[in-house]
Amino acid sequence: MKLKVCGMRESANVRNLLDQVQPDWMGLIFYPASPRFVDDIQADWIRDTKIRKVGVFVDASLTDIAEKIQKFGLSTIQLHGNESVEEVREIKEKTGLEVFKVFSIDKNIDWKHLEGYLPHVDYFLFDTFTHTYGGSGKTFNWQILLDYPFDKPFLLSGGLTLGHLDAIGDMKSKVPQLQGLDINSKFEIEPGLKDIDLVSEFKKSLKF
Ligand SMILES: O=C(O)c1ccccc1N[C@@H]1O[C@H](COP(=O)(O)O)[C@@H](O)[C@H]1O
Repeated sequence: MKLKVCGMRESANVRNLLDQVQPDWMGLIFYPASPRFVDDIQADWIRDTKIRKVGVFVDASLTDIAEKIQKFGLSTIQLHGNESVEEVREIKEKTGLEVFKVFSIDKNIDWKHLEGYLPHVDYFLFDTFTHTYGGSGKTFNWQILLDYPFDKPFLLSGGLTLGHLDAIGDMKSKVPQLQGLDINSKFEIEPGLKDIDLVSEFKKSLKF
């Protein structure tokens, strides 16, 4: 199971994450309204870190995305808004980077709506619906994923904690396309500052 740790932005905190955890991806949030928003001032030292860096965007323009790719040395683009198939296609084609398209789940999901995105994304990412787009700290009804109809791998997010690991393992045994977990607000001392010991415990507990 792969691991993404999202909402990083403090230099010492990132260093500790890399030394103690080494997740598959580290997420940087470029949505200005987020309490985890990463400023351009942080670009210099973040760019030099040797980890796959995911830029999290909410309905951003290709120009904005391209600028952040250059400044921060991003490997991956996470589209966490209402981006259309055409917008995702263009972002994938013009950047050539790994793309996660997020779908925020309220009560249900229409799988047909995802079909058009399939050729243009590397992973889907399922999160809990919130009017602030992400970082809600709440889970959604994962039973919906039991009907997941595609081969495309996906990441699970939305309020994940250590207490969910048994249920996640169970889900993985039924839906093998579940290939990654995205952890965020439940591992924080304050927004944008992770409790690295807790993140490390989560990573060590990932036995599947
Ligand atoms: O964390 C945020 O502030 C945020 C804001 C806007 C879009 C995405 C955001 N974070 C993403 O939210 C999910 C779930 O986070 P949580 O575990 O519920 O706190 C995760 O994918 C983050 O990348």
